[in-house]
Amino acid sequence: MASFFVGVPRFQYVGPDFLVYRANYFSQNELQYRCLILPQGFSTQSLSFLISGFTDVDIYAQASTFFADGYETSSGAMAFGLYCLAVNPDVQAKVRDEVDSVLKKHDGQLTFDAIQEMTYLDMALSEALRMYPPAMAMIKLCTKPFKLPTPSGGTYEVEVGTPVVLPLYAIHCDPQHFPDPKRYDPERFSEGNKQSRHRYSYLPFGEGPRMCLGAITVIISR
Ligand code: HEM
Repeated sequence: MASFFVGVPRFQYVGPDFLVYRANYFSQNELQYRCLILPQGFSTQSLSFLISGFTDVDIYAQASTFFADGYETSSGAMAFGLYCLAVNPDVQAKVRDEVDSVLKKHDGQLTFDAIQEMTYLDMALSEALRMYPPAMAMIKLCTKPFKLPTPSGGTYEVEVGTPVVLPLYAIHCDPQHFPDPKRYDPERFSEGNKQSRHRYSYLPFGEGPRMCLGAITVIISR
């Protein structure tokens, strides 16, 4: 991954300068640095332990992937979420009523607990992520031999080293899982409907050990 980002001209240009700038900045403002990235109680010693073994390239590859993975996806999700509400005024009114009544109960404070209670908002945005998943597909590399069941009842042997594309958008639009898939319908994400579907029929954040690291942040902030 690091070599990939080094190969991207823009990051190659910005990356090293950025690291030098941050390194100088942090040595003068160590306290601020620790507050930004480390939980309370971490010492400078544990900081050097954390970063030992990583090269500059490793660090800026991680920083740039956070930027690339977190920025465009979130802005796309927000844009399409708002679009869905704009063209479905009935859903928009229901979302607004829910937000108003939950905020009233929480003295107008948009806290974590208040957001947890906005279940219809969650359904409305989940449906927008179904119809317009910012990551349209994921590409994985097969690391163990696998027999993939085929629709005709046979199996297809996937060999180690084979790139495998998981077409998220196509899965989200499969009428077998989501009847009338082009229709925007937040009710698809009621607790009952969610439970009755295949676990992997809805994957806007991927699944498994490489699942989106920002998923929880996104769910809270929406
Ligand atoms: C609506 C917003 C977002 C969507 C739809 C989204 C979607 C995804 C998807 C589909 C993947 C691939 C998962 C896989 O391969 O199994 C992914 C990976 C990732 N996402 Fe997000 N993402 C979003 C926001 C964010 C944010 C805000 C951050 C950072 C704060 C972030 C950080 C990452 C990282 C670091 C990975 C790579 C994880 C790994 O390879 O181990 N994402 N995201």
